[in-house]
Amino acid sequence: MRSSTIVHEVAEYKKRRDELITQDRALRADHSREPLSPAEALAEEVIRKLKTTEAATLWSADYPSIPHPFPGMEFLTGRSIIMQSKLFEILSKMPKGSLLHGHFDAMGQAPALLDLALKQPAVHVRCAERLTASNIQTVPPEFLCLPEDMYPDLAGSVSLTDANYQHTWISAQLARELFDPQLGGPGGFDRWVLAAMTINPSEAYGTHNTVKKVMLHISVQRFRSLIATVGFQIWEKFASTFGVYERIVHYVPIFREYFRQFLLSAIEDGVSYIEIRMNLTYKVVAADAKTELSTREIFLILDNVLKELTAEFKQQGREDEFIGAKIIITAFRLFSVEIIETLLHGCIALKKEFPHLIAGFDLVGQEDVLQPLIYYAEPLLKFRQMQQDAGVDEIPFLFHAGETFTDGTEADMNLYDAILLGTKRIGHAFSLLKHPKLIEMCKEREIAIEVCPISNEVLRLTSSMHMHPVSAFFNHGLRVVLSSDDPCIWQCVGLTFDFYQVLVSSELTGIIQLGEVAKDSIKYSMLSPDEKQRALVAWQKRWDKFLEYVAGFGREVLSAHDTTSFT
Ligand SMILES: O=c1[nH]cnc2c1ncn2[C@@H]1O[C@H](CO)[C@@H](O)[C@H]1O
Repeated sequence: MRSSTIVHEVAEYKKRRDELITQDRALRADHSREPLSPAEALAEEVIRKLKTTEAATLWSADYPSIPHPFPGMEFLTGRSIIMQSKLFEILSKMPKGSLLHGHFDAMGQAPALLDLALKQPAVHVRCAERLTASNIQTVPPEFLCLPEDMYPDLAGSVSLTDANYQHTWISAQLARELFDPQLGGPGGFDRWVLAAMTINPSEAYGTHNTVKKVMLHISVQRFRSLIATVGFQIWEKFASTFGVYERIVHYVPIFREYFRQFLLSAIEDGVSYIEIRMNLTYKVVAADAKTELSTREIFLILDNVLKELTAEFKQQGREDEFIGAKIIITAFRLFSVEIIETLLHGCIALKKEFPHLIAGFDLVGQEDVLQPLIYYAEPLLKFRQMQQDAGVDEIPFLFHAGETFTDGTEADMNLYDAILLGTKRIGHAFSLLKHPKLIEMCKEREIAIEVCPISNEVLRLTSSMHMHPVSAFFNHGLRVVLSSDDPCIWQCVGLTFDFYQVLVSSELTGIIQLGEVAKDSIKYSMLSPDEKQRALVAWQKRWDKFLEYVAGFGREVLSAHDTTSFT
């Protein structure tokens, strides 16, 4: 028989244990908010139940091509399982708030972009040598929009797969038609191009599965010079996809439609506001494939597409679904200090003309090998004064920083500079968890972290979502928004996949935490206070509807005894 003393002691112990757990979780957004409404509590329960059920069914089944599946596994391998998930289907209906971290050229969907390209007679293609079964995996397509007077003579066009082919341009439409049936015919052409636009699982998790192979043995300087010539690491493949996009997207008839399409696909996924990163050195050619647009002309197109879309949504009574989009001006981390200063002036000029469109300024490119923020300290420190002299409203910094799995390197140290330079949010901040003081500062200054879970995993900062710092960020009470970075390259649409990976790889995270993330994505956006208010009210309405939808589905989930019924 147990003595009453030990029974009492265990009860006391459990009480202290509960208190400790509560204290430890107190900083999480799903704990520090007001108490859950009955509808929220029900939705939380339903989603948790479904998550557990699917972990035991969908993720425990045998798949011939996926040896050891688990929730939160490598995205590119697990995608086909995710697509069968009921939880995923439910998440796709969730209002996500804002998409705050995406790069213009890689925000669409690769097949849709290829379709757009194939509709344009100006789009031409060539490759270094005749394509054969043995080289099709390694010889990439090169695209160019040619003006009409330079179209190659149709009769003389030689197929990319023809024995006589020699690095000559051929219209993309014709190249597709003439593609050797032995290599798959037109479908084979599509697969060849799509492979160059995207990263596949064997590249990410096999051939290119490394971030820093060379850096371990040679100096950073040598690595920087080598990086241009060696093609073994994941960023090499990643950067090569941008080479394909820029030749297709930067052509006005495609550019306009592409922009519209990716906005619509994000909206359809429940995103109501978008901040898009776009290089200031962006080059676009007009329909004649000759005339280069000025930056101002490019922004007029962006503005025009946004105005049209806003009017369409208004006309359809769907204003709540689309609040708008803004551009974060970016510059490449390889430019000289002088060029960055010139680009900062260019950014101010754009802010003057398109005050409603310009959200902020950032630097892009692989932090592990390119210039650190400190290298640009001088122009960046002058930027505030430059804005005041020009009489424009503040253009905040929204820096990428700490997109690295290292510590103490320039990439990691970018976090100190981003914060000291007054960044309003940090892109990625993957290495932030290593810096207690910086975590504290981000909390005090309400610097939100733009976490891009799938991007970080595909670019090999972590091998699965379980070792991604996002759960720790939540537990520290950091403000986190989730984003997709370059969804075209990992072939996802909108934010649902990123939300899913975060949800299923943490026991603590539920739908309420994701709801708080969505709300924070509006709160920490660069919308004006009025716009934010409107966006938050619209989000809340949609959230309430979403909770009803989950509840409707929930009766089925909660009453189910047979856990296999959700596969
Ligand atoms: O996650 C990222 N970190 C840093 N740079 C990036 C990331 N994704 C895309 N780009 C960079 O942005 C430019 C296109 O606007 C490309 O140069 C690409 O390398």
